[in-house]
Amino acid sequence: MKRQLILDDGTVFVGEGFGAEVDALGEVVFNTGMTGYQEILSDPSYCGQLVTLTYPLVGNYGINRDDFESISPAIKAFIVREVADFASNWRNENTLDELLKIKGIPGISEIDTRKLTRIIRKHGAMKGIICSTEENVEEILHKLKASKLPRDQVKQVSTKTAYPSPGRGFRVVLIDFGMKHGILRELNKRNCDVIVVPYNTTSDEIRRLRPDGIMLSNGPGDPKDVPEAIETIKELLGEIPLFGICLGHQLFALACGGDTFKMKFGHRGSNHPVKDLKTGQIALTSQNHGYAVDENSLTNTRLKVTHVAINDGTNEGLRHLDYPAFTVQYHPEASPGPEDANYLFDEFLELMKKEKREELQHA
Ligand SMILES: NC(=O)CC[C@H](N)C(=O)O
Repeated sequence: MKRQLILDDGTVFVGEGFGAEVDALGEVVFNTGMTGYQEILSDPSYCGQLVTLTYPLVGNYGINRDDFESISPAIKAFIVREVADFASNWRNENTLDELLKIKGIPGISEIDTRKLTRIIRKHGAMKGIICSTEENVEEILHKLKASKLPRDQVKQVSTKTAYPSPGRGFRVVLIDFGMKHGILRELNKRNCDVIVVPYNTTSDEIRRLRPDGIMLSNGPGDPKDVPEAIETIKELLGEIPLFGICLGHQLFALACGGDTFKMKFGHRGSNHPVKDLKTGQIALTSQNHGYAVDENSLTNTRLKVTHVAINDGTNEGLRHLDYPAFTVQYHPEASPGPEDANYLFDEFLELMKKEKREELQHA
């Protein structure tokens, strides 16, 4: 069945539909990873987005039980060059097409994804729509131009109620802004006693859980759309050790008086080089973000820049100069991508240990 992708600038791509046969409207973004389509499509940070993959063959190792980053993918659509109809891997349980059908997500293949990516790189991430070729392009374009992208994505993907993921180690309250399971996996691996809470949990509710540390998760959309979380971070800062990832990093910067901005086309892929300014070491990192912390806004804050992106010099990490708190823009939990930055979870544990020791000494 023929389907078309229409971009805000009027470009039309005609391709073959797969997955669910429904229309999709959202922001079109590209990911440059060569593998990891299952993790990408189930990463809640892509909520509402139409994601294109620059790697040409997608679906060749199928979909397995273990690699989901959320139970219900929030991605709006998948745009690919070629979708493999035969999946070959011992872990394979469904084809990509089957999964998208089950989850009600449309896909479009036979698209020149390199051309599409070049358009986005040149003009920036833009709105797009996937619909039947029977639809009138002018009418669809009119509808697309008049449409507004949602601003409540965090509310859509965050858990509605708190739940535990028990362990016998440090008690970590994980604020779920659209958490990837990889973060929970890394904390569980370190025996943390995790309580996952909704994005709008108040600081008093969090205090009542008596955490040793707070983890701010990744999540979709503009960090400025979640003012209640910025307030909560402000209120807890300095009281409880804190570690933040991606959206968590951006919210932390805003809570500390910094600012964020929307990037032209963002960073989405599995091999983004990041420099650790303390050690000079470069880590290859997994990334998925369209906003970034504005380093110029940090002058009058108590934040220190710890990491920068090698490709474009944007901010990738922060540490508070007075309080036990640090955050990164990239994904140390990988999923998908390299695990170079995984040690940051150990640093979070060290931070909680140090704070606990100091607390006992002063008791
Ligand atoms: N992965 C994330 O947490 C993304 C953060 C934010 N939504 C952005 O696009 O920049």
